[in-house]
Amino acid sequence: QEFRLQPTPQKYISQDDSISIPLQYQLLSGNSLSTGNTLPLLRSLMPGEAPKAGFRIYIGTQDDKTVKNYRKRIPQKPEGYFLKIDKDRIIIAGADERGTYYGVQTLAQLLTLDKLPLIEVSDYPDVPYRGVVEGFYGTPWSQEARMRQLEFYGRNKMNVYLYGPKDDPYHSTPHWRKPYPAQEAEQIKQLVDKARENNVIFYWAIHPGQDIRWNEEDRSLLLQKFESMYQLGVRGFAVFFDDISGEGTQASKQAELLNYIDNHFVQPKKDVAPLVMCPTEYNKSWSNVKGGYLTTLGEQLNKDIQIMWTGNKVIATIDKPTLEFINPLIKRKAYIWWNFPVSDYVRDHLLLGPVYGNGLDVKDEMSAFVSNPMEHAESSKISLYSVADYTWNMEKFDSNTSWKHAIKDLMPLHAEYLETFAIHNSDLGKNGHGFRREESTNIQPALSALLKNYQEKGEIDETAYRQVAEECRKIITSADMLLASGNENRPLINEISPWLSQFKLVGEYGKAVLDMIRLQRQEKAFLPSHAHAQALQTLMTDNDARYPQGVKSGSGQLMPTFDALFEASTQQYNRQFHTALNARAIYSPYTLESNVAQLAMLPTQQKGKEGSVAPSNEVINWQADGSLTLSMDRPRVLASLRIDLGAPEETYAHFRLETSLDGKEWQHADLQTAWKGHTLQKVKVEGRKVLKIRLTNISGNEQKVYFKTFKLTEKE
Ligand SMILES: CC(=O)N[C@H]1CNC[C@@H](O)[C@@H](O)[C@@H]1O
Repeated sequence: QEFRLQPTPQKYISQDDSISIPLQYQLLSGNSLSTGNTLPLLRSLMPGEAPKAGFRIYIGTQDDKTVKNYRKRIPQKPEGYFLKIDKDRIIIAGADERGTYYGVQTLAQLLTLDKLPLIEVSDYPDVPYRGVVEGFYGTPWSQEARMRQLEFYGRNKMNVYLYGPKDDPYHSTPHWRKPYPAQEAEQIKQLVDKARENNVIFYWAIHPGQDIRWNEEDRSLLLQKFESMYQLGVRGFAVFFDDISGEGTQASKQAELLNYIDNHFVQPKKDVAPLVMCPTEYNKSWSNVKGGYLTTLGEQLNKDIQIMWTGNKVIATIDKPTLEFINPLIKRKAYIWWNFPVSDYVRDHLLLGPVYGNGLDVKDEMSAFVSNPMEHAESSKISLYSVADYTWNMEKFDSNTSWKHAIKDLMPLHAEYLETFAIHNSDLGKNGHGFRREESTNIQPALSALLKNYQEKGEIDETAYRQVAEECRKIITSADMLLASGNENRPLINEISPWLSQFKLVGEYGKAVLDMIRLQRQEKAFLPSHAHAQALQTLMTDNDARYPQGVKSGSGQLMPTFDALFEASTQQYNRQFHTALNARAIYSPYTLESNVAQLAMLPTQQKGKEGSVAPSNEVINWQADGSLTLSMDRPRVLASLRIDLGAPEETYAHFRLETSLDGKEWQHADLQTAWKGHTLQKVKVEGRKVLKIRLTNISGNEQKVYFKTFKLTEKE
């Protein structure tokens, strides 16, 4: 019988034979398992324990008598295990308790088959720490979502989860110094228990850097907070110094604090996992090696403190050169914080494609590989499943195979439909980090053949046409099948339904555009298809506008191709029949130009009368005289403009705001009109007609600011 084990084991031999699942068995278990959750898991999987049964299960770690005859078969690696299924017995022998637990998780997968294959598995993980850092901006995961995540990590042999949602006020500014209120504390306690049940180390992270004072008071407040988390059962601690500016960014102070925590809290507790920290310079594109920040940490931080790293850029895949750069600087193996499938900088997109691009030759160069996921917990599991696969057995990792299994694991009964949805919802679109993913790879050749032939020769490539038409049918069907999939995976459908509605419209739009190019020479018949295509464009724009984060689907290949075919066929029709039908697909009337590196690639968005530049999560290093210019497609009258640099009021004095009607003459606009906290409410541009708006740093020095809001509203 066909089966695949997840993650792919290091080594297994399967005989061509199997046994029926034993209904009764005698359990011989080692003392080392008397606590912990390995035996409860086994008993939940095989309830037929009976002292006199003929069939036996021997389970234990290598020090236990029950498995002493198999000691030599156990891989001598942390979390390694040996699993053997024989005619009259099963042996599960672990190098340590978690290894034994993983042996039972592998057995669990085999127990889903009709019969138990006779098999020998010798297995262990490549990367010591494997899992997830909930470290994104946006809506933190719910308690239920986290509980489901922890079970998922246990099943997929991920052993670490770092709790660090940027928008939890007790994790970060303003309340990191305060203990959680009772209800939140109870929830954390439940998560810690659930993590232990699934053999996951639960790390609680603190994000104090934006307002920490390097004094005795803040240090003891931080330790008291850690102690309160320890009382809730937390046994893993992290300190994140990412995305901050000011005093908190000093490496020597950070190192001093971390070492103090290590020496006075982590080490004395004896039952706490190694301390983890996220540096302020957490990627190569920002690091200034000569400035000494990273080398200071490398030299001063206690050796067992783990240092996180996102790679050559904020969002980047991890390869050998990445690690050859950072490891020598920090004098230890980097603890990789992989910023995928996090989508807090492209919240209108879902990132459901394969996990690819990381090196398969780096398993010995990192101490950990944890994924920063989307705020959509269930949807993130497509990537997390493959991250588990990649980090457990790197050399054997195959991104496409793993992706297909991830989808089957999420929705076995609707896998083909979810796969159709996922393959067309994987690219990020234009974004501030310039990180892109492949999309619609299955139909991309047909799309480009169809478009090329039509644009260059006005002809229809019939094979491509048929393939694209078939894909549009699959898109429409998949959207309906998933929306109507009932309770197979209700949490997943709840997350993705805005995108499913959009996806269906994309499929309908594709069909309407295919009609247009088919009917392009028929003066009457073309019109209804053109009208329908425009109606669908409007519906997609309305659907996008309905959600604060926006909703984009098929933005990488499908929509650009369908829009191009819409425009080309309408232009062709207008020429042939001397008409003036609208030949512009929906587009954003705003374009952004900037010489500030971290702003230059930010996408613009339009929602009705609002135009905005997408926000950035990170601190912007805005060089002296650096500027950002938002241009319109034609002069427009403004009702208001909101700018939020997440900085104190005096910072705005370093910036000049101007507007122009022609890009040559510029009028000053007063930045100080209205003020609320750190957000500038309104800039006095009421009624002003503009073609361009420009914001310039005129202070003569670099300014470190956030870029939270840049939003204009047009007059009705
Ligand atoms: C270390 C890191 O990447 N921190 C931030 C900033 N960079 C990526 C963002 O998308 C965030 O999700 C993330 O929390």
